[in-house]
Amino acid sequence: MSAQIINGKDLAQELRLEMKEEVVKLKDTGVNPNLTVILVGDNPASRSYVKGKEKASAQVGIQSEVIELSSSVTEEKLLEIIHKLNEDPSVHGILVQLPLPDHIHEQHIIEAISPTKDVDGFHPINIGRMMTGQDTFLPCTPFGIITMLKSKSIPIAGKHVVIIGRSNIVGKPVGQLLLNENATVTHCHSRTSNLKEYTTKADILIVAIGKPNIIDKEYLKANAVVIDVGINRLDNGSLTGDVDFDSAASKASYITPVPKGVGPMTIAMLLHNTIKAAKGLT
Ligand SMILES: NC(=O)C1=CN([C@@H]2O[C@H](COP(=O)(O)OP(=O)(O)OC[C@H]3O[C@@H](n4cnc5c(N)ncnc54)[C@H](OP(=O)(O)O)[C@@H]3O)[C@@H](O)[C@H]2O)C=CC1
Ligand SMILES: Nc1nc(=O)c2c([nH]1)NC[C@@H]1CN(c3ccc(C(=O)N[C@@H](CCC(=O)O)C(=O)O)cc3)C=[N+]21
Repeated sequence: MSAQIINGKDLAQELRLEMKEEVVKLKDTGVNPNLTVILVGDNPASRSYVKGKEKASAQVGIQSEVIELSSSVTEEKLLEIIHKLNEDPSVHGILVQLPLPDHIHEQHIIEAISPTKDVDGFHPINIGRMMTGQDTFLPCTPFGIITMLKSKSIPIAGKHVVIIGRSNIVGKPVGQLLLNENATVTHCHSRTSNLKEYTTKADILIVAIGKPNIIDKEYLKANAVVIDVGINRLDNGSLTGDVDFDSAASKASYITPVPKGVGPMTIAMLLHNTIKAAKGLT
């Protein structure tokens, strides 16, 4: 194995210690940062992420509330709850855990959250601000990825970044943020023909597909930086990424593991955005 591992768990821990001090100062000014998470239904993966968010919030002194709703809740009722939270001055950040049940329109829900409390950075106003390079809440996973690259002083400007995935929460925004950092960006997806033709030209390869271990060293240029966003739970209960770690690590210069990679950074960036919201900076 030749690659250096970028440990997101350790970096997230460092960031939480810094944020903890910031929260102490905020509390001295009478502001108690609050993150309210809405969890609809009882998807075990969602429940586990929400637990992770609660634990991390507690570590930095952010108050977190979880509103649990049955999977049969109506869209109307969910919108009503969001409107109340928008009006509540003690709530700084609102996160509705995705995915939602099929009878609820995800986009209606995302657009109902006040852009000033949208700590996921999913509201179209905040996406527009990100696209035009304005200060805003950056989507947590892309923001976490950029922070990991910067933590190792990995150059971005002028590099060719290839992203596999074009979802609204990961693939598209991470491409936009890297473009803002002056990378040359290529997006691949399920309709891309001859994927390897693109990935083997990548200086930085970001994989956000959701299929276990499908990207191995055959997809890489020598010494590429590999960021594995995938979170896949195997039948034996263990977690694995979209990248075959051992194979890719033998050829890459840097690689992120799963677990302990991008996941913990996503949560750290959520806390960062909550503090920003509590300061009233957007
Ligand atoms: N670490 C973290 O913090 C987070 C991790 N995740 C994880 O990241 C992964 C991706 O999540 P998300 O973006 O929401 O997923 P989506 O399912 O929304 O998107 C997956 C993307 O991968 C593309 N794709 C699927 N199969 C292939 C293939 N064989 N070859 C090339 N492209 C393919 C799809 O293409 P098309 O558009 O054509 O369908 C789509 O653009 C999941 O494992 C998820 O659990 C997600 C969020 C945060
Ligand atoms: N509105 C919304 N915002 C999100 O940010 C959001 C979402 N919905 N829906 C689901 C995805 C997924 N996601 C993860 C966050 C942390 C880990 C994480 O911390 N993972 C740990 C492992 C945790 C475990 O062991 O289960 C790790 O990779 O080391 C993973 C995945 C946020 N998402």
